[in-house]
Amino acid sequence: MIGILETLGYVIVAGTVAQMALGLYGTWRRGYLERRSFAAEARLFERRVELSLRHAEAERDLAVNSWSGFRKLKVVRKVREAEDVHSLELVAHNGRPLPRYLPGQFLTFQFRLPDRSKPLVRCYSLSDAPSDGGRYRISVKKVPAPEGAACDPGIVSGYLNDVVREGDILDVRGPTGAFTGDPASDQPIVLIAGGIGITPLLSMLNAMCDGQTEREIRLFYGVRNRDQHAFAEHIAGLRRLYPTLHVVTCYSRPTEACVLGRDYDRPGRIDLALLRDTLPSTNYLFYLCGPAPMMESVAGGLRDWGVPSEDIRVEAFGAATAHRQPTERPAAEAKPGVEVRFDRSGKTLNWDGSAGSILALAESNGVALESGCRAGHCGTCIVAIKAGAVDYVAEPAVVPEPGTCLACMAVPRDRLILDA
Ligand SMILES: NC(=O)C1=CN([C@@H]2O[C@H](COP(=O)(O)OP(=O)(O)OC[C@H]3O[C@@H](n4cnc5c(N)ncnc54)[C@H](OP(=O)(O)O)[C@@H]3O)[C@@H](O)[C@H]2O)C=CC1
Repeated sequence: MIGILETLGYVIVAGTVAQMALGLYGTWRRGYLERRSFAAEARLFERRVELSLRHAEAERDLAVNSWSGFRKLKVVRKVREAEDVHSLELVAHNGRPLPRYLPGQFLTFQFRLPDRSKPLVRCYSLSDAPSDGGRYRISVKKVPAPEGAACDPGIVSGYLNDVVREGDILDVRGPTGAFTGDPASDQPIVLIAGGIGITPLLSMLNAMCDGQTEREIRLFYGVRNRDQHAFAEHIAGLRRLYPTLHVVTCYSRPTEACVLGRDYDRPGRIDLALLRDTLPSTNYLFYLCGPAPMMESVAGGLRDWGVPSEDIRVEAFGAATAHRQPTERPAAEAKPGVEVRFDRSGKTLNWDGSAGSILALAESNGVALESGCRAGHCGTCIVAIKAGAVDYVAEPAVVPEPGTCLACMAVPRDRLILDA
């Protein structure tokens, strides 16, 4: 009997001790988890503050140290990234530091080519994260000029890919552009790139990864096939390093050499169905850069899906994209049948909406206007307005002074007289 009572006593004591131990463990574990989540939150907060500070520093640096007009930058490195795509790394020819820029911004170049009477102006996105060393990188795809094109696209991209070498000097305006994001935001972000449109998005991606971001980033990257898949290894490396980065690569024209699951994730183009399949919700900031039809259809689809327009940011490059930005008001909405007088040329033309912009109207009627990027970025086509007013088919990155307009993006609001 005593034996049974003794055993029972041991069992009760053991049970109490075990309960106390469990209780203590529970308290310790709760404290541990709280400390861990507090530490994680503190780390996240620190990173956000750091990213925010870097951004503010870059803005200050740009405001103080950027330059007006063209400055001489030297090509110090030229790297092949894919078929017909080369990256050029640039430093100041005089060895002085270059200001930091905001990821997503672009540079404006002026080229004096031997067989051209006039300089050609082009904009190219910076394709890497800003670095303290003040080295800039652009990545350019050689684009063939469409037949009968009035504006020579392809000439400069061909020149940069085929002719320019390390050691050459280029004329460059300071970084600019509003296709940038808030680096301290923790709102999940979707980057949608078509072909060489990856460049500004890669700059953002690299900057976020440099900042050790824990933000959810989803990159959708559409190219034709492995030969055109620029930065494939670099992005694969980031994908391995950053668990919050999710990448979906689409090949629209895979060749036999392309392996699904190794080189790419999906056959076909990026479309809304893919985005809806992949994204758990619409609660993202969307950044798009690529061929105009892609931006048009994807941005339109996103809006139909319920994404607010202010959460969809697009970057337009060149004549093909500038006039078809998805957020723009169609040019045809500006009243057709308006008279436009190019005063110095002595020509009065009728704008019926088909030309697309004042620059296009001028060019198709033999009025010589200076032009550059044709996307409202570089300011080369600024013309003084003598009478009348204009509207813009999309908000230009360069804001022209009152009394002037950017001919590449402007349409007449009413009867217009230009000093051109
Ligand atoms: N020259 C440069 O360095 C720069 C150029 N750009 C601009 O970027 C654009 C991209 O050029 P590039 O690399 O030649 O592009 P590509 O013609 O190679 O197209 C890239 C991918 O986008 C797909 N695509 C085309 N249309 C659609 C659509 N409607 N919806 C979904 N996907 C689509 C293509 O599919 P498919 O094979 O079926 O056509 C392809 O898979 C150009 O318009 C250019 O103006 C931007 C920055 C710099």
